[in-house]
Amino acid sequence: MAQVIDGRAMAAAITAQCARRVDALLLGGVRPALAVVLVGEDPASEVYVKRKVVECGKAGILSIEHRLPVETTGDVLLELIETLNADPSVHGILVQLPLPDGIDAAQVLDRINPAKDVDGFHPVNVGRLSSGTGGLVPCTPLGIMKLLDSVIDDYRGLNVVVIGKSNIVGKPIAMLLLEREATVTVTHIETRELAEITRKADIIVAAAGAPKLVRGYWIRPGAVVIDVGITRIRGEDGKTRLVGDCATDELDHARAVTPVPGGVGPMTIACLLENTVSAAERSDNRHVQ
Ligand SMILES: Nc1nc2c(c(=O)[nH]1)N[C@@H](CN(C=O)c1ccc(C(=O)N[C@@H](CCC(=O)O)C(=O)O)cc1)CN2
Repeated sequence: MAQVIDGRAMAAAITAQCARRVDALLLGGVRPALAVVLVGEDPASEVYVKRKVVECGKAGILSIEHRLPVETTGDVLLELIETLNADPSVHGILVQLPLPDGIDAAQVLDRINPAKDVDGFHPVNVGRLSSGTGGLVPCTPLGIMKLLDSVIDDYRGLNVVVIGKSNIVGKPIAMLLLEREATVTVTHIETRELAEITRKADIIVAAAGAPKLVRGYWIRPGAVVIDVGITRIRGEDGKTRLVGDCATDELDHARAVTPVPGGVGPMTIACLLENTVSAAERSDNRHVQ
C-alpha cells in the first residue's frame, strides 16, 4: 500500500510556523499584509481566494481583498497594482489567475514589484529561480518540494518526469528539481509514448489538468507520485467531487502518493503565507539576512 502524504497536516504545520514569524515581526511593529486581487467571478477562484484569506487570518497576516468586476480593463488593474506597489504597508501582492479574457496576464504580472511578488510569477523571480539565485518561488512548486522532502532525502540522479509545462507548476518545479541534481524530463500534450517515459521515473509530478490521466501501469513499483491536478466532476449520483490527474486506486504499488483533495492544494496556500512572511521580513531592515 502506498504511503499517502498528508498535505493538510503539513500545511497546518507551516501555517503555525508562519504565525510564530508573524509574532516576531509584530514585536518590531510590522504587520505582514497581503493584497489579494480577484477580477471577475470564476467560482473556483472564489473558493481559492476565500481559503487564502482564511489561512492568512490563522497566521496573523492581514489580507486586503480587492474584488473587481469582470469588465475591468487592463489599465484599471495596472493602476491598482501601481498603488499597491507604492504602499509600504503592503508586503505581498497576489493577482488570482486566470484573469478574464481581454486582460493581458503577462503585462499585469510584469507590473508587480518583484519584492512583493509572493506568487513568484514576475520575470525577475522566474529568472532568479532559473539561475538558482534566490527570489520568491511560485507557491505550488514550493509546496511540492516540501511534500517530496518528506519522503526523499537525496535527489541526486533520480529520474523525475513532470507532466505539464505550465509557468505556474511544470517549468518552476523542473527548475527546483534540477537545483537538487535530479534528472528532469518535462513532458506535455505533444509528448509521444508518455507511459513509456513515466515508467522509468522515480518521481512523477502530474500537472496536466487531465482527470485520471496517469494510470497504474504508467508507474513503476516504488515511485513517488505527486498529483497536482484538481478537476471537479459530477458523479453518477449527481454529486460533484474533485479528482486529480492520477487514477489513485491503481497506485498501490507506488511508494508514496499525494491525495486530491488534501495534497498539493493546501500546500499551495501555506507556501503563499510563507512567501508573504518572507517578503515582510525582507522589507524590515531588522530581518535582512
Ligand atoms: N495567483 C495564482 N493563481 C492561481 C494559482 C496560484 O498559485 N497563484 N494556483 C491555482 C489555484 N490555487 C491557488 O490560487 C489553488 C488551487 C487549489 C487549492 C486547494 O486548496 N485545493 C483543495 C481543494 C479545494 C476545492 O474544494 O476546490 C485541495 O486540493 O485539497 C488552493 C489553491 C490557479 N490560480
